[in-house]
Amino acid sequence: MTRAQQVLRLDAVTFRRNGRQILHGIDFTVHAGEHWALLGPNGAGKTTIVGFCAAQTHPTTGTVDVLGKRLGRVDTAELRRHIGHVNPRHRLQTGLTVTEVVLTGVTGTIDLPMRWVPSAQDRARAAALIDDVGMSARADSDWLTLSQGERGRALIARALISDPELLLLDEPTTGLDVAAREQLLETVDALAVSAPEVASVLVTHHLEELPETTSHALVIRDGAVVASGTAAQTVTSEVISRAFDHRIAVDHTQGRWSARAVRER
Ligand SMILES: Nc1ncnc2c1ncn2[C@@H]1O[C@H](COP(=O)(O)OP(=O)(O)OP(=O)(O)O)[C@@H](O)[C@H]1O
Repeated sequence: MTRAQQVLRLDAVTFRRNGRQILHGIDFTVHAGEHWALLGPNGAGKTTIVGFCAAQTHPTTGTVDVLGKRLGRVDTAELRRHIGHVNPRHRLQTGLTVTEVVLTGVTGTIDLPMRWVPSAQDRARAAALIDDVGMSARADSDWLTLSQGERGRALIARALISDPELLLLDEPTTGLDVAAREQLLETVDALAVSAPEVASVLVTHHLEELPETTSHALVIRDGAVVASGTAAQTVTSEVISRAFDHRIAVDHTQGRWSARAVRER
């Protein structure tokens, strides 16, 4: 068996901003086809770590290799074209249809660039991806008329249109009702089958929001790693209680995780 390709590697990464040490030596390696959860309480440093994975931020010390390229030595704009980033805080555009928003994934822009004309192949790929995420009926709808859950699914199609090797999902289910959340998680789980080589990193504070296909987790607290490894080793009562500084009982049933505080009765 060939060793899976390294998609992402953070080595002894620290980050300092405004005189404050935010990360204290993070090691994090992701291989092709792995599906990581990045877990930790508010302010732990999850978004900061995703900034490195997305080739948007540089570490203060330590090294970051994204898709085999060392940050600081490469054209990050070019690198970012190979990274799919699903950000629910994606700016809304008036006047764009769902198909057009998905096509902005080809150019990596918020708007459709002036004078850029998508190829027939781009259009066909957009239609296929919109279908994959169950949004064909809304392909021509104005983006602003979509529900939050529909936007989340369309943003996954947008992220996939550039055939990324790495998919970053930053709290993709935040603000969704239970049905929309489940639909979005199904969409994410389906990717493990339709795009098995793509590696993903999903940020959340809620274990209920982990897709069934989550294979690994990096659990952090106060800018340091609490645990890193397979989901079975890391998404445990012991690790999660330590990370959140509270006694939490973690359950894993039928592929899904849940958490509740342990109460003294
Ligand atoms: N530019 C900055 N200047 C100073 N402090 C910052 C800066 N960016 C982030 N921080 C601080 O770094 C810490 C980590 O922030 P980060 O957003 O990475 O955490 P998080 O785990 O994503 O939190 P949340 O779950 O609340 O989104 C926080 O305490 C935050 O206030």
